[in-house]
Parts: sequence; structure tokens; C-alpha cells
Amino acid sequence: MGRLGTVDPSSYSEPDLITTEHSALNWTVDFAATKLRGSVLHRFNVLSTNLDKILLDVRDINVTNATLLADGSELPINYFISDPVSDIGQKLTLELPAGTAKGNLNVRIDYETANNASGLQWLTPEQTLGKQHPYMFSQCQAIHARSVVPCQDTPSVKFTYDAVIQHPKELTALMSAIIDKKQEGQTSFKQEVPIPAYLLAIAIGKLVSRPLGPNSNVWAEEAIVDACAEEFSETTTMLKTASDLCGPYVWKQYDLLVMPPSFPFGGMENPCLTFVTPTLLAGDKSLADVVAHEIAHSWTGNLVTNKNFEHFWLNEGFTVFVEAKVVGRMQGQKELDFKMLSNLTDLQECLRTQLAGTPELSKLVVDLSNCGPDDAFSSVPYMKGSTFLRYLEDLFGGPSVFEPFLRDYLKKFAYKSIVTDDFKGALYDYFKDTDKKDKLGEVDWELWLKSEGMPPIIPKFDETLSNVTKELARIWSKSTVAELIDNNNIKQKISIHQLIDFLGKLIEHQDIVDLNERKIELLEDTYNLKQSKNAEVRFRLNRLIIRARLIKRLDEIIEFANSNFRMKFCRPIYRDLAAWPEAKPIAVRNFVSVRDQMMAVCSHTIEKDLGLK
Ligand SMILES: CC/C=C\C/C=C\C[C@@H](O)/C=C/C=C/C=C\[C@@H](O)CCCC(=O)O
Ligand SMILES: [Zn+2]
Repeated sequence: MGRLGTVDPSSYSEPDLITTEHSALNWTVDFAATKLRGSVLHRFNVLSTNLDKILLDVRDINVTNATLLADGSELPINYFISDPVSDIGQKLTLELPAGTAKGNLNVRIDYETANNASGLQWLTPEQTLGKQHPYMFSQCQAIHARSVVPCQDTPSVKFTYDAVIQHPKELTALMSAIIDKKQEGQTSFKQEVPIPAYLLAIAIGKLVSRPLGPNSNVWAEEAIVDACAEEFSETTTMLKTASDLCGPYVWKQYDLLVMPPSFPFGGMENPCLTFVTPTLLAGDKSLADVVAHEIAHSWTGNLVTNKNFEHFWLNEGFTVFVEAKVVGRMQGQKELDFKMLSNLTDLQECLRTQLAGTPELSKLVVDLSNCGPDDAFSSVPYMKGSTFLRYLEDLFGGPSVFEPFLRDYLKKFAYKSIVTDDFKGALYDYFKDTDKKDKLGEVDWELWLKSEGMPPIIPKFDETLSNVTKELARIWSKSTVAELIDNNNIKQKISIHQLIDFLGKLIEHQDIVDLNERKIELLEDTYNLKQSKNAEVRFRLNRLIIRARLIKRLDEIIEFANSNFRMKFCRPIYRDLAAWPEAKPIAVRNFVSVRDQMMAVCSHTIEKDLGLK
């Protein structure tokens, strides 16, 4: 495909010549046709003289009119759509009259989305918990906003927005913005903090809310809303902790929306309204760390944003780093370090499986010239990125030195979009005149940013909690069932996080002795796994059942794969099943039967995992 733009390889837009300042959305939600119809009015800032055209990103969008608004008059303008790139989108060219001046320019585009818009998911009433009403939600990261609205779909451009949404009157509409006005069947929103297009978000369904704190509510379908309020009751403590670390919270509201199970990610940091998967509802708050992660994005990602997705680690590595600090402040340093070490086990797994054929995607800064962001997505920017930051923190003198730098960095680049060199420059600027300046020369940037595989240096973490799980994984991998029954070590009490980590480490053992039905049953009995409704536990147990080739338990594995379409869970399960000849045809048949219920990003990647594409 090549690089589509000079600033962003995944976008046709030309932010050096023209940028979006504000977008006014006017949509009617048509559930019968599964389309959004309406218009967007972009206020652009023209930066170049004699600009003759505006290039925007679209994906399967039907444009019906483009109009220039100036001095109270409306001038229709020519437009055409060209240069399709599969799984990325097309270029929308808006032709400008000769002599277009620098400065403000208002253009309205009338359009409708395709009924298979990649950034939208439409659910029938039967697919919801309540079974009475339809539901629709969006997921725009990384480059799906272009399937929802013609726009400069690049994180190098930030704009404010307002929206007027017409929707069935019995449903509630929510957006990544503050609700401005609510009437029967019409809701208006305002987002006054500039955001990149990937943070545009909308959800409409039969939703109710419960308060979590003064400026915080949790939204969900009625059947689960009380359980959600209980599961996420620590949200305001997390917000306060993150804000102590990172600076003032500028988004005014922090609401959570617990999504239907087909939501493809653990969480999505949509401003004012984080989307989270219902697979976090473990009943004991043990998976609520994802909320700390999404809260951290209020600074890292949403305020200081990667300029394009090649520098995605600036969003995610920083966010995992802050998330771990929030968890550390709430649960202690041992938990913080355990979390970081546990992340490294997940990274190891990702390199061994998902990225085995594309090791170049294990670099911290990737080349997206010939790869869509969805295909490049992995745990590398998260885990390698946060490990790099922890390495830097240790090198420069620990949290007491590095946390003030972090605050300074966030303040310096708030409301901006940056690349890795901007971060490097900020680090140099901050430390160059201090007694730490010699440390700057010790950082091997090339090695950290460009080498493949695991982080080149593993910082010294507290291993107290991790040593327990390491030893358990060793025992379970090396011992026969008879030996295990006699081993009292396996009966020691471990926390739910240790259980999850232990199962992950066991999966990483390539040679598990006697991995058969009896061993799986002993594992289930020892740790009470049959009763567990913790999705992270179920996921890892299912992978071990697949490794044990227990064909009679295939139904429960398929049931898990159909219970949610969070890619973190269903992609590895499908990949494992694809490598098991007896199970593969069943997995493929199942996938084909449920793929229409998945978001495009999910079905597209699983198709690849199953070798169908
Ligand atoms: C180097 C990678 C380059 C680009 C990838 C950027 C975006 C990829 C796209 O697929 C969207 C990702 C959205 C992620 C949202 C939330 C995650 O934090 C969830 C992590 C996984 C999970 O917990 O389910
Ligand atoms: Zn994130």
C-alpha cells in the first residue's frame, strides 16, 4: 500500500496544509437500515496559500453532497472518492475554488454510512441482555472513524466536536462527550477538549446508570448495572490517584459504559465515557485494573497523543506505566512489580505465537508503510513500552525523580500529538542540566526502539509474588499426576492474580509432563477452576485444555469463544484450535456461523488466525 500521507502512513489527509478545528455532527440513527445518515460540518484551518483541494479519509461512505459555507451563502463543491486500499479505506477529494485563502473554512458533507461500516456494530434486540431493543456502538481506534464520518482520520489532528443525534425515543444515546441537551428522541453533545478522530465514540441502547462518584456513573443494560456498580466501585479512588500522579483531570466527567460481549477490546479510553468489556465482571473486582488503565489514558494518549500509530507505544507504554503506578499506590509496590512481571509473561507468549511470522512488529516503533494498524496491534507497545519507561525510571533515580519528569512531560505536550523523538527531546531537556545528565548517554535508543523481541534489559523487579507462580508453573509442568498429589506445595493459598499468572506461565512451558485429562482435572480441583467466572482464568484454562487435546471438552471451548468476542481471548483460542487438526474444521465452522456478530476488526483478524485469508 505504501505510505498514504507524509505525516501519517495510514491517512490520506494533509495536516501540514489544512487541519480540522471543530466538527459539528448531525446524525439520524437508522436501526432498520443499520446506517447513520446526516452530515458533518467541518471548520478547517487552512494553513497553506492557494490550497486547491482537501483530502479526507473515508471507508465505505456514501457522500451525497459537499458544500462550502461562506458569508451566509452555500456553494456546492465537486468531490470524488478514489484510491481504495483494502482494509484501510479510500481518499475523499473536495475541490476548492481558486484563491481559497488561509484561515477558517467551513465545509458541510452530507452522507450516510455503509450498513457494514467497520467502526460500527449493530445488534438486534435478541443480541442484547434485555432482548427488547436494538443496540449500536462504535470502536474507532485505530482508523475506523473514517467509516463513521469523512474526516482527517489521523491522530496528528485534534478537533473539538458537537453532535445532535436523532434516535428512537426509548433508547439512551451516549458519546465521548458531555451531554448538552436531552429531548424525546434527540440528544446533543459537546466535546470542548480537542480530540483525535479515533476518540470519537457513540453508543445507543436501552441503558441505565448508577452513580460511582460526584462526576462518575456506570452505564449498562438494566440486568447487569448493579453488578457493574459493585465491580467498578474503586473508580473514583483510581481517578484521584491518577490525577495526583499526572495532573488535573480536564475531561469533567468520567463515566463507564459496560458494553455488550461483542466489544472487541478490554476497554477503550473514549473521553468522558470509557467503554469496557463485560468480561471484567469477575464478581470480586480482580479485573478492574483495566479501568485504571483507561483512566490513565485521560493523560497518556488522550491529552498527549501519538502523532501516528507507528508511535503507538507513546500511548500504550505510558498508559501501562501509569496504570501500574495507580495499582501500586492502591495495593503496594509488590503488586506493582508483580503486574509488570506478569505483563512480560504475556509479552513472551505474544512473541512466540502472534508475532512469530512478523518479528519486525515486535519493535517499539514500527513501520506501518505496508501494514494496517489493526494488523500491527499486539502487546508489544504496551509491555515493551512500559518496561522501557521503568528502565528509564530506575536509571534516573526512581519514582521520586521520574514522576516529576512524567508530570512535566504531560504538561509540556498536553493537547499535542507527538512522535518518539519529542519524548526523547523532553527527557534530554529535563535532565541535561541536572546531576543526572550523564545517565542520558547510557540509554541505547536504537536498541530499545528498533530491536526485535523481548525488552533488551529487564529492570530489577520485586519478585516475591512472581517467584511463587514461577515455582508452581515449574512443579506443574515437570511433575506427573501422582507426584503432584503428593506435593504439598501446590496446596498453598495464592491470590487470584497469582492464579492467572501461574496459568499463563504454565502455558509458556513447552514440555508439560502428562498433560492429560487427569492433570487438567487435578488443576481444576486444586484451584477451584470449575466454579471460576473469571474470564482471564477461563481463557488460560481453555488453552491448557486445548494443549491437552481433550476433544470431549471442545464444546465448552467453543462456548467460551462464543461468549465474548474480546480479541485478547478469542484470537489465541482460534489460533490454538487452528493448530489442532481434529478441532480446526469445527472451529472454522463455528467462526463462520458467528462472524456476523463480530466487529469487522475481530472477524478480519480471526480470519487470518485461522488461515482463511
Ligand atoms: C504497533 C501497533 C500499531 C498500531 C495499533 C493501533 C491500534 C490498533 C487497533 O486495533 C486498536 C486498538 C484498540 C485498543 C483498545 C484498547 C486496548 O487497550 C485493549 C487491550 C486488549 C484487551 O485488554 O482486550
Ligand atoms: Zn490502552
